[in-house]
Amino acid sequence: MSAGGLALQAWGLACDRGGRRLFGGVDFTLGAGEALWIRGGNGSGKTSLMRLLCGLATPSEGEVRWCGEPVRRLREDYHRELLYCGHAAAVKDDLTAWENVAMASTLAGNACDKRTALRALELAGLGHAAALPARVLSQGQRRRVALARLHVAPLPSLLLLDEPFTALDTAAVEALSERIAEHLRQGGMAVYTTHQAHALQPIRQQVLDLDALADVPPALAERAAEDQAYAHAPRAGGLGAFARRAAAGVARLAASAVAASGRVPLPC
Ligand SMILES: Nc1ncnc2c1ncn2[C@@H]1O[C@H](COP(=O)(O)OP(=O)(O)OP(=O)(O)O)[C@@H](O)[C@H]1O
Repeated sequence: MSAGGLALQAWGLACDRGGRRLFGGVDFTLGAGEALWIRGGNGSGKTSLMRLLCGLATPSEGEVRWCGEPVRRLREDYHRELLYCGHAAAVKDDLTAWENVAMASTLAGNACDKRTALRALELAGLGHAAALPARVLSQGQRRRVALARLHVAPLPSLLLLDEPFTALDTAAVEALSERIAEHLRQGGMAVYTTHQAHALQPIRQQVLDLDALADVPPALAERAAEDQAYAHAPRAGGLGAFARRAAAGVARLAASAVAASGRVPLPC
């Protein structure tokens, strides 16, 4: 695909949070009809990467481009091209399910009346609860309310879905997968995160594993493992300071090996 075609591109993206590098060197080009599955464990940076891709946060290094243009320059023009459904379902407790759908879609620039919102909720499997205030809905039902926006036409080209399958039952997962696949068949694009073993089938899909891109400075990796060793070394029963230091020394060697491999288990 040419640089000027319909494409979402990441160039050498890096993200630092809380004084440490979550990931670096994220490169991809997503074209029309393609999906990108961002996976990784808790805290690996999936939501942080989604916020970079939305243009809601600025990368420490690199750039996000839409149709060849940096998104920081496109701003609202880019936002009109995407639908972002965040990790925490942004559902207002005091509004009914249908009011939530209508408001979220309209605020995102896709005007939505009551009739359209009711239809969208029906397609999301929540027609029976359309008039209930969101505060009485279950987590899975709230998630369905948030995702009902996917049934309000016209959808923008790019879907950015953070943990869309969380709290959904099997039928809802299948329905959502089909909705995304339909969007891709029509030439749209989708980026979604999940740490669960789930993949959309059958579609053209790239996979980005953030666990494999974790970028931790070796010195930090050593310190973390050494601190852990001190914390877990026996403090009674005949083992004194010498034994604790010996245990930490073993941990330091292990940490060096981990740091050399570029991976370190981070505390949750
Ligand atoms: N504003 C911030 N300041 C400091 N640390 C942050 C900030 N935002 C995120 N983090 C840290 O960055 C790491 C990655 O967070 P993020 O939410 O992107 O991970 P995730 O992969 O989406 O996690 P999960 O699967 O648990 O939702 C976490 O350790 C988190 O505490």
